[in-house]
Amino acid sequence: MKIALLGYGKMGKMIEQIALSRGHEIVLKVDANDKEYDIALADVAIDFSIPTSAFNNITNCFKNNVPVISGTTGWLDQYKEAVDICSANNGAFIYASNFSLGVNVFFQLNEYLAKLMKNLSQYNVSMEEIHHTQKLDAPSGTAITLAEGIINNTSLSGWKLDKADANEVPIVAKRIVNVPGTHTVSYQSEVDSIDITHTAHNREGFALGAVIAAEWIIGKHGVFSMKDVLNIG
Ligand SMILES: NC(=O)C1=CN([C@@H]2O[C@H](COP(=O)(O)OP(=O)(O)OC[C@H]3O[C@@H](n4cnc5c(N)ncnc54)[C@H](O)[C@@H]3O)[C@@H](O)[C@H]2O)C=CC1
Ligand SMILES: O=C(O)C1=N[C@H](C(=O)O)C[C@H](O)C1
Repeated sequence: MKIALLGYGKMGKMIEQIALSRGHEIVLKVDANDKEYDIALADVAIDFSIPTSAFNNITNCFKNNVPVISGTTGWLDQYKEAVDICSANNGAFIYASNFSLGVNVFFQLNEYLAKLMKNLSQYNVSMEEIHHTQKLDAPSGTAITLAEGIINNTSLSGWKLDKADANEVPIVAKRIVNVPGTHTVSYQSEVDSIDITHTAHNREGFALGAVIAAEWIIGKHGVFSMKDVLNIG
């Protein structure tokens, strides 16, 4: 399949490697200064760019009938608008805050644990995410998805960075050189703690998941998630 890479940074380069190893062709590499390009050359686009460019990159694909996979985080205030434009153009779209198989299993585990803890008022939930120092957004998209998984399965009503109210999930975001992505959800009581952690050792898992999603979406129309692609949960 002919792939357009929208964003040719750390993830774009890793996706290129994985895509070539699976027999695909990269027909476009679009980065910050590339304003004029013909997205219609591609069978599918994979967007790992920056928060301020994702919406335009993605909706340009819908308008040109190119299915699009996006892993860019930090732009989700415009997600609903993107979905509406996708539907209006009969397009195909998958956004995931995290494309790795391990994190998608971890998302399910997090929801299951939240259900178990729902009525145990002696425990307080909190979250920590650690990423490399170049990351533009905080908290991470993955942390937001985890917080939503807790909120949807408990009586908590929101999340906040650092100091949260009693009815919110507090998230601490740490930035440490070269960390690909570590997420921990903790439940603490006076007598014990329950912690679940996902640790990415490198970026390969994210990239492989994105390429698998791109392979899966060809020929489909609609808005999907990694749950559809991986058939879990
Ligand atoms: N969903 C997932 O599984 C994952 C998501 N991410 C997210 O993906 C995004 C990219 O991550 P990295 O590759 O690590 O960042 P990066 O900073 O290495 O690469 C981003 C690239 O986008 C380029 N760019 C800037 N404006 C652009 C535009 N208008 N069109 C196309 N490209 C443009 C930049 O020049 C840069 O090369 C971030 O939002 C990050 O949070 C990262 C890893 C996994
Ligand atoms: O910026 C990153 O690097 C990552 N971003 C994603 C996020 O915000 O959750 C996914 C992964 O953790 C790496």
